Amino acid sequence: MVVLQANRAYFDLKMDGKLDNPDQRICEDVSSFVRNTLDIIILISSQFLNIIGFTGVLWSIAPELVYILIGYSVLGTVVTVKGFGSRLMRLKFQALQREADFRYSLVRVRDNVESIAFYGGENHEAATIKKFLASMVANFREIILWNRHFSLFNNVYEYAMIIVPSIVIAPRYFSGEVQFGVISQTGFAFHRILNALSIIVFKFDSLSGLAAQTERLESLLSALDDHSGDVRLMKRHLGKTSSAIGLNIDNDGDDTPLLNMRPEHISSGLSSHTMKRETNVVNIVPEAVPSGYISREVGPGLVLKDVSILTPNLKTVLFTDLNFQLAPGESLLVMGPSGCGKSSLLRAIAGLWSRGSGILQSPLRSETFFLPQKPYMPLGTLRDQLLFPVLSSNSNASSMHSDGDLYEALEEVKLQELPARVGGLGAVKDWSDTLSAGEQQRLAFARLFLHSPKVAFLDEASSALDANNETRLYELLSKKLEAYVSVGHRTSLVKFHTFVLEFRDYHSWKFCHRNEFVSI
Ligand SMILES: Nc1ncnc2c1ncn2[C@@H]1O[C@H](COP(=O)(O)OP(=O)(O)OP(=O)(O)O)[C@@H](O)[C@H]1O
Repeated sequence: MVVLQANRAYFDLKMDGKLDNPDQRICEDVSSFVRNTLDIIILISSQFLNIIGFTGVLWSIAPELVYILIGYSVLGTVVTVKGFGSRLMRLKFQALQREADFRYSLVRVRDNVESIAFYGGENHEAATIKKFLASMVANFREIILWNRHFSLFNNVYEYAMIIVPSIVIAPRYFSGEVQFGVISQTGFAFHRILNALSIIVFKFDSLSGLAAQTERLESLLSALDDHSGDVRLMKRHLGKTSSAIGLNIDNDGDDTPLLNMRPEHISSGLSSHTMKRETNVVNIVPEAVPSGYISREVGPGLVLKDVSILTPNLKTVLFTDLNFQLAPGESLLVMGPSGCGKSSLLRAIAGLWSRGSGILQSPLRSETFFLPQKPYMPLGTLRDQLLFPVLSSNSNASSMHSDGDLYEALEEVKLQELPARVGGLGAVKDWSDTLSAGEQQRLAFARLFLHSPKVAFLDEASSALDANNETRLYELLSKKLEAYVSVGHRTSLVKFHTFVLEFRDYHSWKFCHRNEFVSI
């Protein structure tokens, strides 16, 4: 849950791409870690009691056996740790990683069956899965091989000592010093203590598994720590910027804005950066990659002052010194060639991405709504799809939107027949598979109309729609919403927006009124 909620760590971990399979670490590694840790704690406690109980007995019969036991178990532990330790731990770590990769490759096929079938990519996918399987099996083979070596050592270690107590006690028995029963008593105590002192040798299999799980969980936690360190760094950076312009920082990193601005600061925050509402053509090649963060402010409109944005790998500047402002009631269409950074701009506005420089003023996150190109269809009912991200079980959801509202929203996007087709608003389906791409986009528009935010951000949200549907939805959008920013490629969208921001070649952009827009 922390991964999902804290400062959207799930998004950053995925964008970083440094941590493999966090899902497996959370689901399986955590449960095995807890189970194995409990087993080991119980075992250590019982062996500790054995040591206390039997050392006294053995010491009273033959103290030299206690010395032999200590020396022998130290030797066994050193050989186990040095000879087998790091290798078996690495193999077990790899086993967890490769098993997770293999499972993920199967899940990817399940999630993309249609695309794979259209491409006829079965052989390619089968070969990829086989590769993952082969690497998992190869690792298991190596584990078996090393386990065989270790079992051999383990047996030798255990049985080499079997007659030692008898050898030490036998002369005393034959000289009448001790009775026969003392021999078996000595042997019993000796082996109980040997088991207890050699816990690392005898339980090495579980311990090496536990070490591998611990290492995987530790790297997950340190990735989360790094992430929160980055967030703190960003806050500190934003703190400096904000105090310079008189802002009040209050960031819990979630649904609230990064900076909370007191109303009296809203207009003053950017007063030193007066914007000119005029056609802007900027073509700058940056001399150095900006290494800081974009400063964020809350305001009624959308204002960008000298904003530069980096790609997630921090290696490339997508654009520099982007300046424009939208007052409430104005809308913007962002156009430009693929890969120029249009979605990255929306990510920055949404607060999902902050690496770059400049100042970005936008409304409160709770007043905005984002529509990605591929709508997210959560698991659940048709009602859940419409209300997302509000939980339909939430009592506020039903008081805010009656079933009548939901039917009306569906009618607006021309999906009025959908409930009857799928079995009502309570029907549960795999919606990404059940609905066409265009239907999913229309459903996302219905979701947007139901939430009726002040500002909407649409990233090619109508790309799968025919021209008629797209026109209808944009007409509705312009009537229902105060402001919106769309990313799109079709010039037919220009008429629904007040301004156009057009990215051209590398680092070049143009901001103009729609009447001045000339497509190149
Ligand atoms: N995780 C990442 N690591 C490195 N580079 C990335 C990452 N994500 C995106 N990029 C790069 O950032 C650039 C901008 O991506 P973005 O998605 O903003 O482009 P776009 O203009 O929206 O493209 P399109 O019109 O094709 O959707 C692209 O060149 C892309 O390859």
